[in-house]
Amino acid sequence: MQIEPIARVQVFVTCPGRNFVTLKITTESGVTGLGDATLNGREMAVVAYLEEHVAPLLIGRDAHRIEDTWNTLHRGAYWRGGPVDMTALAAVDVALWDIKAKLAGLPLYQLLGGASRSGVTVYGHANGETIEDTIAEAKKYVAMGYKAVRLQSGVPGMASTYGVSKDKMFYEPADGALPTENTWSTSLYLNHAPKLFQAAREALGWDIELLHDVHHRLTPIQAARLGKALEPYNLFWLEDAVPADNQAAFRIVRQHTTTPLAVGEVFSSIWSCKTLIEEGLIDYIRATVVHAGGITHLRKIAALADIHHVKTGCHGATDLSPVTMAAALHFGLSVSNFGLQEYMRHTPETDAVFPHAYSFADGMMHPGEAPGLGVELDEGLAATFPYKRAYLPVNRLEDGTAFYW
Ligand SMILES: O=C(O)[C@@H](O)[C@@H](O)[C@H](O)[C@H](O)CO
Ligand SMILES: [Mg+2]
Repeated sequence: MQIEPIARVQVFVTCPGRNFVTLKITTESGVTGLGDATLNGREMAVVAYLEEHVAPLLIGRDAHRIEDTWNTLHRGAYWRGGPVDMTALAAVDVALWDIKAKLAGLPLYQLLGGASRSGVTVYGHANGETIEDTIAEAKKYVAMGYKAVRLQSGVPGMASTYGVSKDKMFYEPADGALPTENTWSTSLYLNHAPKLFQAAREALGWDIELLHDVHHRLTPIQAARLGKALEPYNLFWLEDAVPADNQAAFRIVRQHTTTPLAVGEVFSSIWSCKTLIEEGLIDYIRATVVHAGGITHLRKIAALADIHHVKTGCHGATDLSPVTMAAALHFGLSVSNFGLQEYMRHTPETDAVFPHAYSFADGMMHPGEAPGLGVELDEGLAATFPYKRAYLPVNRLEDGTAFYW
């Protein structure tokens, strides 16, 4: 039996416009693998976890034994699960898949069963201060060939709205050395959101798929009302309508609306979505490689989802590095129940630090044919962008109550 012992485990933190944590595993024969370990706003917790508690357990292990390494790290921790643990585990898992595919001389998707489709359909983000601005941004995506666009617009009377930023193309919410404070009004938002989609359908027509992200801001009955109000505009999905810590909350939303529901970018394991999937309470599961235990665990979530008619819809914001983007594309190209992949373009600085084989054309992405993930880390360039502490915003209701961001 061929053995590929792990010789070295390194963690790199770089900030080419935003922070990324990258794990690099090197085997005794010199093969390297990369894994993304970025947890937006809590990056250094994962760095410490990897360096102090995971790396010592990897040295000398056979890099080929991905499933066994996953189970050993997960079950062996005793305190298992949660975003820090599962992000660290994901980084190890993806780096090992990268190594295995490089050793096989194949792009990773070939080891995951081969291509199930010609490409991975993606959606972009159109955001604007007003409905008109948002529609103008959406038209730019249509012109670039996108088949699906997420629309977020500022709400009159509210100083800021989730998803709306000055930099339209490279949206970056983690913008403060201390958290920025936003104010939220559910009633202003609920009155405004349907107007956005009515105007969007009039201006963009019906051939483009439209999506919307509520970012965990509604109660179940409010989400039900919004889902019903949006039904005439035929959304591809309504995302994160309510905080999903209580999976049963989705029963109320589901009973009231046929607007398709997506959830799960903050989920770290199958246990966060087991009820949602088994009861058919959602249509798309947004768990993704980096925060849900890597390719090994995400495949198990996707397999459960498949038998319940739930499709994948992996998170792909800019705080997920090009290493995750590549992993998501290999996964999306091969998985049987692929739905849609989010793609927020990285800045040119980020693309330069992480040269990659994946590409975009005609609204679809492809991971490329390079062996492994097809992403490298330019360590020299990465070192020129030192870590900068950055927090996601926090949210308060108009009366000052601390709320979900
Ligand atoms: O759907 C999305 O992409 C968002 O919800 C993210 O932009 C999210 O706010 C960030 O990933 C938080 O780190
Ligand atoms: Mg989201």
